[in-house]
Amino acid sequence: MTTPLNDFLSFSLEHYTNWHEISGNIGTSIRYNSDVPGVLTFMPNNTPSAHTKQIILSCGVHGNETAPIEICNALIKQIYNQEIDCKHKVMFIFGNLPAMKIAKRFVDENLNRLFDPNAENSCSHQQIDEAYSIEKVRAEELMQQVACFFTDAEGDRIHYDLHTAIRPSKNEKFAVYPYLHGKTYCKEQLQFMSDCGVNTILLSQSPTTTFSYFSSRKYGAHSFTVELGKVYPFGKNDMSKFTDMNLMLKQLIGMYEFSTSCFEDCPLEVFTVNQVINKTKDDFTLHFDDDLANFSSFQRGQLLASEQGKEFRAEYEDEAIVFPNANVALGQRALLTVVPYAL
Ligand SMILES: O=C(O)CCC(=O)N[C@@H](CCC(=O)O)C(=O)O
Ligand SMILES: [Zn+2]
Repeated sequence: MTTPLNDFLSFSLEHYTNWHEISGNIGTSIRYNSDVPGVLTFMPNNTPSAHTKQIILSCGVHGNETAPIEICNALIKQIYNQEIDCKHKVMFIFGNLPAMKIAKRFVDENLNRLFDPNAENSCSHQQIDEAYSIEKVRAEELMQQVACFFTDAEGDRIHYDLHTAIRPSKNEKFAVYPYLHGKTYCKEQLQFMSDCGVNTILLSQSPTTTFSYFSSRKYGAHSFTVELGKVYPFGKNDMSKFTDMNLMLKQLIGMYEFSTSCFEDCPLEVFTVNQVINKTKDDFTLHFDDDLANFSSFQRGQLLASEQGKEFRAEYEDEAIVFPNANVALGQRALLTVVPYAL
């Protein structure tokens, strides 16, 4: 058997139905461990302090969003081969392995709608009801893993949930900043995003059931859903588009401190969410082309979507659309609209 950490992705895809705990050491200073499929933790032997971070990098929460999965797989290999000296506690999560296997967004339901920050704290191996959907079982398992990971009192907690978008986008890379309930946005995090090449930020204005909102709300993590471009199959991503992202993630994992561009020099474009439009009827229709890019803007009053008894129109000049999808389950978000915002 090949060493699992040289290609943890292939290993996870092959063995997720019969997982056995994996653990070991890298040199004398880093311990690694994986007790559930596709979740791997690196723990340096240093004492947790204000300088050591607790970092979660998740990917593949949607099984067909492959670029972030390839990025994370490569980072794991580099840590394993001591090309990155892991200074912080880092957890990698390959979210939806069965969906990756069939190259689909999900198997039974959208995993990124199943994270509940108000659920009981669950850092224990509870029995998970097998009658649930594949994704409900996985969401429970991932919430338990996160609970077991974010235990140190000191040091920043960070969670970047890496995705790619279904549509092309006028602003290719962008991040959703989960609703902070009045807490202050973190400038250093925005500078980090910008240096990763993620120069568009959407400020969410309400609670959601996404993975990034979960870790932000429940554990006070600096969390983002990060969109790194458009969905392509495994092996078809232009990895040269992620050079900055890779470099910044390597620094994040491998250094105690590193510098970022100052805020004033970051070419950030910030939007705030204006409308969260949910599909509640089967006839929900979008009133624009299927391939219209994210961040395309509309004039005030223009019809964006409709369903029986309801019309959804742009409320502002240049209100832009993000994540339009008429094929979501009833009750789920089918469209966001955003408007520019000055931080
Ligand atoms: O391109 C799309 O329509 C979806 C891309 C995607 O999976 N986006 C995330 C965003 C999560 C968030 O709002 O924080 C999702 O829809 O789950
Ligand atoms: Zn996604």
